[in-house]
Amino acid sequence: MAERVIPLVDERAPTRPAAVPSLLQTPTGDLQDRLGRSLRDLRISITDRCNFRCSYCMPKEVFDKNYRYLPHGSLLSFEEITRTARLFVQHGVQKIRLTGGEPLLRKNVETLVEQLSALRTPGGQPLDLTLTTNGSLLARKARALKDAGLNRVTVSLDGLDDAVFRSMNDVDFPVSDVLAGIEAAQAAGLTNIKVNMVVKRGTNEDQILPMARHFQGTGVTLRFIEYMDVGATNGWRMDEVLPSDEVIARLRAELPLVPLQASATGETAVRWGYADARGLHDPSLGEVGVISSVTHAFCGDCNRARLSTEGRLYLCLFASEGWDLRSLLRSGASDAEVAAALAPIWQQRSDRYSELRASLPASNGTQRRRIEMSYIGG
Ligand SMILES: Nc1nc2c(ncn2[C@@H]2O[C@H](COP(=O)(O)OP(=O)(O)OP(=O)(O)O)[C@@H](O)[C@H]2O)c(=O)[nH]1
Ligand SMILES: C[S@@+](CC[C@H](N)C(=O)[O-])C[C@H]1O[C@@H](n2cnc3c(N)ncnc32)[C@H](O)[C@@H]1O
Ligand code: SF4
Ligand code: SF4
Repeated sequence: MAERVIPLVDERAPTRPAAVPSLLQTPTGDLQDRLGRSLRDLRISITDRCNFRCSYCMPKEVFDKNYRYLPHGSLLSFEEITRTARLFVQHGVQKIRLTGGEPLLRKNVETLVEQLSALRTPGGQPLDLTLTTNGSLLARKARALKDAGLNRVTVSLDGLDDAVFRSMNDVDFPVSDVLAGIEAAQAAGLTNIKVNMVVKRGTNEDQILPMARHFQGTGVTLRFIEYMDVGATNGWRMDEVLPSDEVIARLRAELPLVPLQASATGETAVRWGYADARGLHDPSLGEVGVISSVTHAFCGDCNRARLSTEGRLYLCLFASEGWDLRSLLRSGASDAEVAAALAPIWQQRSDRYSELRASLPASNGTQRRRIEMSYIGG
């Protein structure tokens, strides 16, 4: 039976602060870590379960019927998630993404969306509330999610060819159902829809151009993600990474693209716009993006914190240790105490794994504990 990698609580993390430290007197709003990066984005994994078995994330051989998922009681409740999110918002978070595992598998997920959509920044602004999904349940749920207050959605889709897609999700799920989910999201009025495609050399690289052509001019932004060495189960190899520069070169050989400015600090994707005959970006044709965590790390302005399904706080996708917020939440600590405990965690942060990857010793599975993406949230 595969053993779940459960990180230990970082011993520096208080389960309950002995006294509310002076940080409470620090105005909330803009926390900076040791590299001067603000806290803006909270990604919340709401389930470690999934109905797909993408080989780069939850390979079938490991995530089989004997795999021990988290028991229900260890998951943060919707109230705990919303409370934690509210305190993060007080500390500067402006964007919340629900993820997993497959977030639409969590029962009554729209109730959580409703609770989170009621949160406001200290300046009174609504949050950028979004969700990443494999799309399998989206056709059924898009309307309820929109009605609950979801702003936008990102759908993962690794190819248009049915055989390629079925083999990548490894549960024989048809591409037509995911496309129907995307259409349902558009019809429900979700805006700024994005499609994320993980590119694996030798597996779905022939899907790059068909995917680009399919989504060009539809209002859906397609992003190509480099296959990452996240977790310990996907058997990652550098020779299966197709560098984003190559993706862009292949696209530009067929479709006119011009570079676009970043639209926000800390953005993961580098943006390219489809050009018109004059070589200028034609907004009606839309854009594509590349997320190059392996070949062009973007840790420099990384503003993302991650809350795992059972309430551990991670400061990097590749962190090996998390902070046990659930115990703190369940200890009877007041909001002020929890908020005061969060601040120094972010302020002490110096993670920048992707930037350091090249200089780290090659992973042989023993040097570094690695957390699975389905647990920490993608
Ligand atoms: N290395 C690394 N990869 C990340 C990070 N955040 C996201 N990714 C990768 O980028 C993919 C896309 O993430 P998204 O959540 O769609 O990106 P985003 O920029 O937060 O989303 P938008 O706000 O919609 O642009 C993820 O599935 C990961 O593979 C990060 O902090 N570090
Ligand atoms: C872990 S999934 C969770 C949400 C949902 N199940 C989905 O697939 O959209 C979030 C994102 O992580 C990406 N991902 C998972 N493993 C990855 C890897 N090894 N390298 C790059 N991206 C990965 C997926 O493609 C997906 O877009
Ligand atoms: S990438 Fe998403 S859909 Fe694929 S196995 Fe991971 S959690 Fe499931
Ligand atoms: S590797 Fe860590 S620090 Fe770098 S961008 Fe990703 S989450 Fe942020």
